[in-house]
Amino acid sequence: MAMLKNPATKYRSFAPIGLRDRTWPDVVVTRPPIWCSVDLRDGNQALIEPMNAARKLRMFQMLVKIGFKEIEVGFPSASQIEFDFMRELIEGGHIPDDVAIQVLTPAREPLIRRTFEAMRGARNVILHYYHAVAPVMRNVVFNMSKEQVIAELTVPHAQLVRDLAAEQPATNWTFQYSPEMFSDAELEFSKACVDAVTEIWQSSPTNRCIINLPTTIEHSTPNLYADQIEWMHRNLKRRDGIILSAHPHNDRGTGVATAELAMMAGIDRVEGCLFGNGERTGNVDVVNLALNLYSQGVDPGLDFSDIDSVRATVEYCNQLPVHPRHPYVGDLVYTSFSGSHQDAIKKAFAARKEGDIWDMPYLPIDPKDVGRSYEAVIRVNSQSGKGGITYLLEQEYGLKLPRRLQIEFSQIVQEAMDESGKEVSAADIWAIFSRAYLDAQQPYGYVAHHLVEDSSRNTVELSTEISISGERRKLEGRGNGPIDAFVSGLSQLMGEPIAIVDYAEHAIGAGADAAAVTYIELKIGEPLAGQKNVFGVGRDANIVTASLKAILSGANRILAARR
Ligand SMILES: CC(=O)SCCNC(=O)CCNC(=O)[C@H](O)C(C)(C)COP(=O)(O)OP(=O)(O)OC[C@H]1O[C@@H](n2cnc3c(N)ncnc32)[C@H](O)[C@@H]1OP(=O)(O)O
Ligand SMILES: CC(C)C(=O)C(=O)O
Repeated sequence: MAMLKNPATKYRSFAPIGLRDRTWPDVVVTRPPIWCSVDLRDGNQALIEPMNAARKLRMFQMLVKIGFKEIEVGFPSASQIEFDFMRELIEGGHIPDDVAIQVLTPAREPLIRRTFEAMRGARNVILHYYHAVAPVMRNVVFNMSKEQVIAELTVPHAQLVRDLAAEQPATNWTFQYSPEMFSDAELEFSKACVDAVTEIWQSSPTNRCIINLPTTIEHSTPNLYADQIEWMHRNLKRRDGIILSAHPHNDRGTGVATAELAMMAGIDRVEGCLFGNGERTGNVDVVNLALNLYSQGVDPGLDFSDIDSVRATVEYCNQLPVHPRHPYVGDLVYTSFSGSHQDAIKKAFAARKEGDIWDMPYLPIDPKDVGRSYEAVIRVNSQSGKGGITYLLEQEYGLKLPRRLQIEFSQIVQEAMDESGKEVSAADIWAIFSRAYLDAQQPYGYVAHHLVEDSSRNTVELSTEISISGERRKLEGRGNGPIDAFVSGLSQLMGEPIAIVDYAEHAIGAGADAAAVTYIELKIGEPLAGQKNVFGVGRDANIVTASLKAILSGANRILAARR
């Protein structure tokens, strides 16, 4: 078997519904939908190993903490384990008063009765029943005409739901109906089923029911679903007595787009799972949806301030990993490896002022808002440039390298990465930097200095003790400052002219740990004009000592390069 040369012999394209006067493309969503988590039902039914009671309870408690007010907790008629979990939730007092639990049942009388049994004593319940409406299910599974589906599945079970609820008046019941495979069915037929249900339930603004329109299998582009939703939104009877809900799956990888366009087209409520767990390629990812809204300035009403702990709980309960590139949560999603991205992020962070609108290249939201740190934002490998390398040195070690030193040092790091082929950490970069600059104290090493200032002549006399390959030696020099005086002494020792091209210094650390770091760009040799600029770096509690070490570091590096 192989892919077909002409797939049209096996697959057909979806047909547009031809809604000419659609309004959804211009809608801007300014408020969140009502959220319903289906992690404990659609998510759970898709797991290799469904959750045990402990994992279910942990998931339920986390969903409550995040802020879900509607949680589909299971399919009580499926098994004794499911039934018992409902009883534990209700009898164990785990359900806050402002949370409604939702339970799913097929349109089958014994299963509906069992579902009501499981809900005895609950305060707020969404009783959700479904049957499929798509032609393939009518023809192949039910073997029923449209009329039979309505007469044998839709109507009697809507009546049964209504009647059984009346037997438990202490519970606040909300009824929900899903024409399963709605997106694959004829719109007129779905409408006929829904209208029959809302008539039986007498839906009205004071007695609203939920009509949930699933893309049970995602077969088309999201715009088509949006057209279907807008059509239903406009044509359903008793629309003001209906909370219109979407239940998108993700077979084509467009579950999030489907949900977003559906919200533009008239959807009031969305059902989905955390990080997109669920049948096959999953239900729509509610974290992704919620944070997409957040990134547009809309409070989603769900709290993902500690997104990593949400992920840890989801991975524990589902026993499935979340991909490192998963939107908003993956290990790598706030990380840039490539040089030009790193450079832009570094500059935008430097330009950003507290209170500014977030306008950060390559970062759709501030990682801090979801409990992530900037540490992982920039990571360095062979695709990186000086921006990322120097960002890490500055963030982690406080070094602010002058621009030409950034260029020089990034070549040294590149060589190290070309050799290893691996990512380098901030600690690796620091080690490379220390080896290349701070530890470059051979053959000339700093030992001590004594400085005498002659203010009447604006000059200084500097007496420095250095070691040359382990042997002590005194250098004397005079100049208009300590650097000038030291360069004059060193130049005599080396028998070559030395020119200081650039100088920069800053403090790092604070209090007793404070130190000065000095960067000196110099040339050594005859004639000076033809020599290459090289940097030396010195660090010391004393700023003059840091400068002298920087000059020696530069001289040693030049001598090493000549070997
Ligand atoms: C899109 C969705 O995710 S819908 C939710 C699906 N979730 C689940 O199925 C998980 C829980 N399910 C279960 O535990 C079981 O399937 C049960 C308890 C519901 C039913 O088990 P069984 O009675 O053994 O039936 P089975 O699982 O084989 O389902 C097929 C039967 O249900 C019927 N059926 C399928 N869907 C529906 C429906 N929505 N309404 C009514 N009947 C339906 C089929 O026609 C078939 O009937 P038949 O046995 O007369 O041919
Ligand atoms: C029962 C319905 C809502 C469902 O899970 C689906 O169609 O995917």
